[in-house]
Amino acid sequence: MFLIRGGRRGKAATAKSASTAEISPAASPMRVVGEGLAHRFPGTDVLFEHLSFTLEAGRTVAICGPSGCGKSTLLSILAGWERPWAGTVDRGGVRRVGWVFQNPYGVAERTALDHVVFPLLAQGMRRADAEPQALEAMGLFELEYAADRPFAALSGGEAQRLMLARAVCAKPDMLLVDEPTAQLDTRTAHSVSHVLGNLAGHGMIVVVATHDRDTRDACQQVIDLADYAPADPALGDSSPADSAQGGSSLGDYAPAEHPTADSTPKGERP
Ligand SMILES: Nc1ncnc2c1ncn2[C@@H]1O[C@H](COP(=O)(O)OP(=O)(O)OP(=O)(O)O)[C@@H](O)[C@H]1O
Repeated sequence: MFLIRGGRRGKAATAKSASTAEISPAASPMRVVGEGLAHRFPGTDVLFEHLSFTLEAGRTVAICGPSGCGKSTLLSILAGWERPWAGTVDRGGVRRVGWVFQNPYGVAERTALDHVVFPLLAQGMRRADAEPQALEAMGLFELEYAADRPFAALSGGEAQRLMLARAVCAKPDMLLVDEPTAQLDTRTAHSVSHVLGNLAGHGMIVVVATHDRDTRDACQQVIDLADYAPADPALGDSSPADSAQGGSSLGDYAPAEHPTADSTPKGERP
């Protein structure tokens, strides 16, 4: 997969300098192909239907749509955690799937650096070799300054960026990210969106569920689940735009500000 090189402890890294870090690409191409996907949970309405797409290494993909339309559910289906109600997902060449959840979690008394270095140690690296890489990954998300802070002392936004840095160090083939900018201020959200948009360029498939227009715009491919909602018979036949391979609008459901993870009740559509 990729290797982030450089970066020294104590040296401030800007998002710009870190995002230009030298990274070596993956050896084999990967493709995730979804065909005719539809999903509903027992006793609930169909969330989306007739959804087909191809996700390729090197592209960051945004999954958009109103609250409750099934963005997180589609991430679960991509990960293989949830079986689709209809259709198939072929994860060709994808062995390792990473996931950054909406709500960050960590060990309260462990430092931020401990969290990011952990997946590198698990891969067999020595701490002395792993730390520079972990700090470089933290630099990608403008978090190097917090390396020595215990997890419990991090803000929600810092903890969320920490999870992103840790996921990068885990070197997954496919990285699934749920609402990465939900707890961030506008400037930091813009920076994180930019980094996520470029991350896939280093040999991963990156899939981001988001409400954020900036994040959507930073991605190379957009799947707008609003286009795959079941047709309302009262409105007649409306053919969905083929937005799974291109860009489409966030429409009226993009919030003006970055919402907190639980600002809109699950399942409630605006
Ligand atoms: N295990 C489950 N069983 C039953 N219903 C579920 C389950 N998981 C999710 N749902 C429902 O499915 C719908 C889609 O949920 P999901 O979390 O995928 O939406 P979302 O688009 O990610 O929403 P948000 O933008 O608010 O995070 C919601 O109505 C939710 O309550």
